[in-house]
Amino acid sequence: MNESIRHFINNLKVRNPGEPEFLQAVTEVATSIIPYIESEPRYRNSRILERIVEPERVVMFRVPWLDDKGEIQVNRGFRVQMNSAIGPYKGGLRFHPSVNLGVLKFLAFEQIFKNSLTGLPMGAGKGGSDFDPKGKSDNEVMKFCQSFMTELYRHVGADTDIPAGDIGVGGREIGYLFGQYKRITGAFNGVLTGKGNEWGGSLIRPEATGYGLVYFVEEMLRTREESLLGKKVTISGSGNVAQFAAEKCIEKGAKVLTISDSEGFIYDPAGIDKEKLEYIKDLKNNTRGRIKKYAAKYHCEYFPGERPWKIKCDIALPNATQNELDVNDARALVKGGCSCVAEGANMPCTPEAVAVFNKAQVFYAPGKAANAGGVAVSGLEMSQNSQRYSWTRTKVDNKLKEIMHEIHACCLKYGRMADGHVNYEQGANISGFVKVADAMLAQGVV
Ligand SMILES: NC(=O)C1=CN([C@@H]2O[C@H](COP(=O)(O)OP(=O)(O)OC[C@H]3O[C@@H](n4cnc5c(N)ncnc54)[C@H](OP(=O)(O)O)[C@@H]3O)[C@@H](O)[C@H]2O)C=CC1
Ligand SMILES: O=C(O)CCC(=O)C(=O)O
Repeated sequence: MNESIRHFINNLKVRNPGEPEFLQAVTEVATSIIPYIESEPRYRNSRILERIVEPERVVMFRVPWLDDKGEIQVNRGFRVQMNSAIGPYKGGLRFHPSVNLGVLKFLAFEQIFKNSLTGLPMGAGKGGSDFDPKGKSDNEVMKFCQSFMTELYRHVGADTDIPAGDIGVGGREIGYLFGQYKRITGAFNGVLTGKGNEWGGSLIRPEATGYGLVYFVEEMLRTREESLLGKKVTISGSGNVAQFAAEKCIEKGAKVLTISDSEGFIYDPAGIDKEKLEYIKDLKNNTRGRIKKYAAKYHCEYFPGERPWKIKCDIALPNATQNELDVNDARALVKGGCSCVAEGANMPCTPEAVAVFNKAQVFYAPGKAANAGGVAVSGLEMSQNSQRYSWTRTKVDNKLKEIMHEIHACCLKYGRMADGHVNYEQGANISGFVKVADAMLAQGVV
């Protein structure tokens, strides 16, 4: 680490105590950006990096609600409005007990680069609550969402800040949030994305993060004249991203061996096929059960309390949460012959794990590039809402493929190393940075 990077990170630590995920995300970006900034005095002199790590605004609020027993519950709500240089704040809402300000700042920071990479005019934000939808009735989730929006509505808007889903926030939650927004403001507009198709949503938005991830993997494989056909894939998570990543892998002729939730993973050596995937979708989206039920139904192994990275594979797709793949997992994957790791989740691989992949010259795609398809189609949902029009499934899917192709090209442009190896992390960071930094320069000291 050079002296400027060390100095920058030390300052950051002093200014952001108790926020390890935020420090981790910024350190990763700063390490590749600072040498670039040092060669571009206009960015250095205008202190773009020092500005970009400070949220433009953070809102924190009380969320009181009544549970089914009539008792009062109190949660904490947040919206981090990180950067609006290239468009209105845009990014998901996370409902999970682990949510705190540091986690949301890390996610909002990642969103700056990701949204820039999509090529669409979207700034960056992220929000959420420590509310846990797991184990709550539909009525309780609705009560919570209504209370959350009763404060959030003041801070969001179709042209200012457009939230969407993330962990714990899917179609059901977006519906309740939208209903309450409309009730308070009287406005039917594109204030949220991930809406239902009948009320302003875009076709392919639910699929977009998982599909986009697989399109990105295809782009990487193509540089080695390979395809997904016959490849063995391990996946973590069983939520929105994991389900549609699995669906696209199966469609492309790959064999999906694992899927997980926060309690453990299942290993199905025969492969998860379309019918088994439908079972998973029903289990997770409708009955909201645990993944171990899959093992009982399809007679395969279940590993309680473990993550799937010890299973031999060609491609690994971490699709659950941050820091779910550590250095030992990375070593096990490399030893097992894995040659491609692409992040469906945000920052699922620890920095030490990434170092192992880079050393072994395994393809490694950071989330800000590989999972950008979700927010990209959210951007397309905003365009359709502005036009008051709905595009066909094929049109949105083709646009998604085009965007993932372009993001891959940006990574090649800025990430090609002297030995020919592509460092996708560096490529994504620099490419995402340049557009935002130029916009900030043009807009003066704001
Ligand atoms: N939805 C989207 O469009 C996008 C999502 N992402 C990222 O993808 C990841 C998954 O999001 P999404 O699929 O939407 O979320 P979901 O809530 O739909 O699914 C999350 C999955 O991850 C598991 N999980 C959550 N927390 C943990 C944990 N601490 N340890 C182990 N497993 C965990 C959940 O298990 P359980 O049910 O047991 O909690 C569940 O299987 C997140 O990192 C998110 O930020 C990135 C881009 C866009
Ligand atoms: O669709 C969106 O606005 C946000 C998706 C998201 O939260 C993410 O990209 O991490």
